Amino acid sequence: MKGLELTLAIIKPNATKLPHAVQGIRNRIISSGFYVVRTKDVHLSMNEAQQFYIEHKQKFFYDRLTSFLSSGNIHVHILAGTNAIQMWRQLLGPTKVYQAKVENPTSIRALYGVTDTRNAAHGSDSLLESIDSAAKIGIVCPHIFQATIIVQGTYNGKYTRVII
Ligand SMILES: Nc1ncnc2c1ncn2[C@@H]1O[C@H](COP(=O)(O)OP(=O)(O)OP(=O)(O)O)[C@@H](O)[C@H]1O
Repeated sequence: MKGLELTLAIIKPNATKLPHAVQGIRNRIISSGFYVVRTKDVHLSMNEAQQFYIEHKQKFFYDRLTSFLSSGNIHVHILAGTNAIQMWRQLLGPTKVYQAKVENPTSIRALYGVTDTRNAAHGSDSLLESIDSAAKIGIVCPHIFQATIIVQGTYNGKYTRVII
């Protein structure tokens, strides 16, 4: 069996303000078979948001993006699953909301995104990026994230998988 992978999924401020969006995104996480390893609600400062998206520092939308990310609560989830990084990004849909609506109308960004910046949710594009981002947000220390253990097996006839 292929091992589980971890990713960082963040519901952004435009979506956390809307209970139906939060519920809809949570339902997609559960129905897609992800294990939710850890969850934290955070309100990032402007400085923390700038660090989070530091790779985009030179982009024209950097100020808009970091102001937005620090404008309200975000819900941060560490998800585990087979091909979790790719699976979650697939559920998100394209970065740009108009493109998401055309190419993947049932995706999270198509349903709950508002603009190219306020596009409802984030997904890491690599394990290293998710570890780095998780540490920046303070959801977990890097060494704990790397030491996550998956235990699986059958006990008393019942198949169980646990993430420690
Ligand atoms: N052209 C744009 N105009 C405004 N905001 C943008 C634009 N392109 C990207 N963004 C914002 O910057 C974020 C990071 O962009 P990136 O290119 O890394 O896309 P992504 O990997 O799909 O997004 P994320 O990192 O949030 O999962 C996007 O999620 C979006 O909020």
